Amino acid sequence: MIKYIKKYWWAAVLAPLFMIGEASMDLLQPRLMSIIVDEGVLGLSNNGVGDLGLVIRLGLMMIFFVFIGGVCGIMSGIFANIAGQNFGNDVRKDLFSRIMSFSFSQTDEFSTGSLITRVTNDVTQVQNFVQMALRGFVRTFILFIGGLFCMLSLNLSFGVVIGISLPLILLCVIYFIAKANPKFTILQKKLDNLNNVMQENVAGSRVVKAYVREDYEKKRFGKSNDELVNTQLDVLLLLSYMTPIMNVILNFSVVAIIKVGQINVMNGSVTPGEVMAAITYASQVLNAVMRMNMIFQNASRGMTSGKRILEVLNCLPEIKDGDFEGFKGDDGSARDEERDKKPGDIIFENVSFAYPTQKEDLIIKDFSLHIRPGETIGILGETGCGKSSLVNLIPRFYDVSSGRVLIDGVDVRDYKLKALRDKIAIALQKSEIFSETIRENISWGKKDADYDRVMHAAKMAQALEFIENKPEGIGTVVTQGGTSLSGGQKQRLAIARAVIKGADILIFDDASSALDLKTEANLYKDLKEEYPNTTKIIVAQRIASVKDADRIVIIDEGKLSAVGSHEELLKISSIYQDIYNSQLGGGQIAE
Ligand SMILES: Nc1ncnc2c1ncn2[C@@H]1O[C@H](COP(=O)(O)OP(=O)(O)OP(=O)(O)O)[C@@H](O)[C@H]1O
Repeated sequence: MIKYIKKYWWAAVLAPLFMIGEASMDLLQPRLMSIIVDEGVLGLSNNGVGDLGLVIRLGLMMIFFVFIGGVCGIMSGIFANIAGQNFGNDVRKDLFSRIMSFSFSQTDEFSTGSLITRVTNDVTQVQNFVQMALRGFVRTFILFIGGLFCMLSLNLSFGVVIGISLPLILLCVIYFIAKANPKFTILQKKLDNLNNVMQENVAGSRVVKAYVREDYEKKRFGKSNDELVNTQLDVLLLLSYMTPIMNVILNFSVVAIIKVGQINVMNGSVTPGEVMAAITYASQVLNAVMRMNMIFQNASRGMTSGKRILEVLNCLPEIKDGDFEGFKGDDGSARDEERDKKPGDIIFENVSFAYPTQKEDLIIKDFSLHIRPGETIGILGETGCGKSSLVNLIPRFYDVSSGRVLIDGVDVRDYKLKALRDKIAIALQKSEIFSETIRENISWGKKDADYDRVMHAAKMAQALEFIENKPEGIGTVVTQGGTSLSGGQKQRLAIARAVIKGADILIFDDASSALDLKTEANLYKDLKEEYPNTTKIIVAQRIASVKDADRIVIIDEGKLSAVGSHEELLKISSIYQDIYNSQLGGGQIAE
C-alpha cells in the first residue's frame, strides 16, 4: 500500500507538518492563559496589582495563535485530502484492472458482491485511515507528548494524577481494541453478503417478479441487512459504554488536579494560573488517549480493508500472457513469413478439461479436431455435454487441463492475450448489452468503426429492420441490461458486435437461439457468403442452426462422438439421428 502514497509524498509530508503547527498552537494557549491569570489579573509579581495592558497583549496573542492554528488546520486538511483521495483513486483503478484480468473462476471465488465491496467500501476505509494517520494520529501524538511535557514542567506533582489515570484509560482503550478488532472483519463480510443479495436481486428482478418471490427476497435482504446492523451495533454498544467510563476517569483526574493544585498553591509551589493550565493540559493528554480509541478503531477497519484489498491485488491472473504477438504487425498487415498462410486454423490436440473448482470432474475428455481456415463448424450435443466449455478454451477463458489448443499452429497459451483475443470474436447466448446507443453497442466490437461498417454489421446480424423501427434508429439508447430490447434483438446486437470485429475466428455460442428459424438461416447464409475466409464455429441446440455447416461435431459427455456433414451424420451418428428425429417431429427444421 505504501507505494500508492509515495506518489503523493509531498502532500503526505505537508499534512502532518501543518498538523504539528495546529497542535502546537493548542499547547501554547493554556500557558498564555496562566500568565494572564497570574500576572495580568492577580498581579502575583507586582504585589497583587494586575496589568490590564498585559491582559490585552496576551489576549491578542492568543487570538493570533488561534488564527495561525486554524490556518494550519485547514492546510493540513487540504493536503491530507489530496493524499487520501488520490491514494484511494489509484488503489481503486488498480483493483479494477486486476479484477478485469481475473479468469472466470477467480471472479467466482471472490464473489461479485465481495469484489464490489472491496472496490468501494474497503477502499473508502483505507482512504479514511490514510487521512486519519496524516492528521488525527499526528494531532493526538503531539497533544499527548506536548501536553504531558508542559504539565510536568509546571509542577512534577501533577504527574501523580496522570500516572494513575493514564493506565486506567489505556486499559479501556486496549480492552476496546481487543473486543472490536475481530468484529471489523465480520462487518466487511456482512457487507459482502448484503452486496451479493442486492446485486442478485437487481440483476434478477424480472425473475423475482415473475415468480412473485418479492417477499422471500425481502426477507433474504432483511436477514443480511439485520446481520450487518447487529454487527455494527455490537461495535457501537462497546463504544457507548467505553466512552462514559473513560469520561468519568477524565473528570476524576481534573478534580484530582484541582486538589493537588490547591495543596501546591497553599504551600506556594504553583500559582493559580498554573493550576488552570495544568487542568487544560491534563484534559488534552487524557483526551488524546481517549481519541486513540477512535484512531485504533479507524486503523483496525483500515487494516482489515487493506488486507482484503491486497488479497485482490496479490491474486495473480490465472491466465498468464504468452510472448507471441501474432502473425500481424502493428499496422495489421501480415508478417512476411506468414503472408501466404490463411488465418483461422484451429487444432484441438488431445484436449481434456476440468473446471478449476472441480478438478476431478473432466468436462472435456481427450478431444481432438482440426478446424480449417474458412470452415463453418457446427457443434451439437445434449445440454451440459461441454459445448460452451470447449469453445471457451479457444480465447483462453479457461486453460486446458491437458493437451493443446493451437491457433494458426501456435499454442493459445503462447500468444499474448490481446493478440489471441484480437483473432477471435465471440457472441454468447446471454447477450451483454450496455446502456449506450445501439450504434455504440455494435461498435463496441470495433471502436473506430464508421457508420457504414456499423450498418453493414447490423445488416449481417439481421438487425436492420428492428433498428430502423426504433424512434431514434441506430442512435437509440438501450436501457441498462438491454431491458428495452427483446431477447432476439439483444442477440442480434451481440452478433453484430461480433461480426463487426472482422476477426479470423467467429464463435457463436448458442448465440442465435432466440432468433426464429428463417432469420437464423438468413444470418448463417449471409455470413457464409460475405465472410468465406472467416472460420465460423456455431454452438447450437437445433439442427436447423448447423445443418448447412461444412462439418458438424457431435459431443457426447465431453467426448467427440461423431463428425461429418449433415448427410453423413444422418447415416453414421445415432445421436444425430435421434436429435434429427425429435426436432423434425417438432417441426423445427426448415428444409
Ligand atoms: N464455471 C463452471 N464451474 C464448474 N462447472 C461448470 C462451470 N460451467 C459449466 N460447468 C459444468 O460443465 C458442464 C458443461 O457445461 P457447458 O456449459 O460446457 O455445457 P453445454 O453443452 O454448453 O450446455 P448447454 O447446451 O446447456 O449450454 C456442465 O455439467 C456444467 O455444470
